[in-house]
Amino acid sequence: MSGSSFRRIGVMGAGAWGTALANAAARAGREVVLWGRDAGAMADMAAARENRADLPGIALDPVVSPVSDLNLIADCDAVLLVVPAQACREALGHLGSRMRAGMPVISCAKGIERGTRAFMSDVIAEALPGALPAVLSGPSFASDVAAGLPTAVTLAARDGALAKDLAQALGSSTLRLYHSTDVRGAEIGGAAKNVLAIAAGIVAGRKLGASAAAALVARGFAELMRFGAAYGARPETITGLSGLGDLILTTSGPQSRNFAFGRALGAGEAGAGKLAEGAFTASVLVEMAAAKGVDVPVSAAVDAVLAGRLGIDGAIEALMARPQRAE
Ligand SMILES: NC(=O)C1=CN([C@@H]2O[C@H](COP(=O)(O)OP(=O)(O)OC[C@H]3O[C@@H](n4cnc5c(N)ncnc54)[C@H](OP(=O)(O)O)[C@@H]3O)[C@@H](O)[C@H]2O)C=CC1
Ligand SMILES: O=C(CO)COP(=O)(O)O
Repeated sequence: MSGSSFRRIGVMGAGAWGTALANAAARAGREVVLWGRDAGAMADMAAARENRADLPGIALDPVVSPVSDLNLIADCDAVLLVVPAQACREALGHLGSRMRAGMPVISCAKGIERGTRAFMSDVIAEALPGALPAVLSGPSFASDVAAGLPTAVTLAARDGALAKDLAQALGSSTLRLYHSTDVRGAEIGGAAKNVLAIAAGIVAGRKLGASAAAALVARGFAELMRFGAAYGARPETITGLSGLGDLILTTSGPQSRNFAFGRALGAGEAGAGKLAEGAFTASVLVEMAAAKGVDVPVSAAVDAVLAGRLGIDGAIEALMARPQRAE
């Protein structure tokens, strides 16, 4: 299949990222079906030609069709899966037997499933055994992509030709996709950086200073490298867009919802109530690191704070009091 064979793209999940990717796929010349589970909200979106709740002020491209009928997704040539990580299995379950074998299903969610410790490509393989799992991940805020600002991300599939074709089908003059066969590496970066972005937000909210913020990013990246190596990621993926690239983006400021969530925690304020995937991933990532004997002190501190085992000041003290070691 060449890039142009993916004539019709289905997007499952009509939140901020799903809507932005629908517009991006339209810009790449595809027909797009944007599916959301709330029939009323999808009818409103179709009438207003805008996702007023999640991406206000951005017009839906004319070729994007907002729908609430999953049969219309099953008819597509490839599907972007853009619901929160903990909801992916359930959402795919509804697609189930309607889907044809050999359909590429591209995870755009950034997280690890709690309980099962499954990465998103494994969730796709388990929920839809006939599908071809792929991953799209990298530094890309929905509002930037939707506004057509220049963005570059990674698209990984086990079959290199498929990754290349999908990258060609979805890429445009404003969204550049690098193809890769390192599915695991691409999904690890996106999941782990969210936990580290919460830590960066806590540092900002607690006003610990720019030096602490830089140390956090560098030591956070060291633990991302260790975790990635233990779970089979290639080093060049972790140092690429979906690893270091996304870590830099989301530890830089409150445009990241994970950073904003952490900053509110650090400042002792209530959060904005938006999705912060790192809050769901922290505990399972720490469990998985422990299972492989990998040291992830920053993520462990975030998990301990979120679970109420440590206060923020206690977590900072514990990080600073760790035994001295070689860098
Ligand atoms: N926003 C961004 O900039 C980026 C986000 N991502 C990732 O994309 C994923 C989605 O994020 P985003 O779109 O921003 O989140 P939003 O909170 O904006 O939207 C999530 C959407 O998923 C829907 N949803 C939730 N649970 C289910 C379910 N069980 N079945 C069907 N639909 C469901 C919600 O529907 P409802 O409103 O009915 O609850 C909502 O439309 C996350 O993993 C995030 O990390 C990745 C890159 C960039
Ligand atoms: O993953 C993202 C950008 O690459 C979005 O980050 P947040 O979910 O923290 O806003």
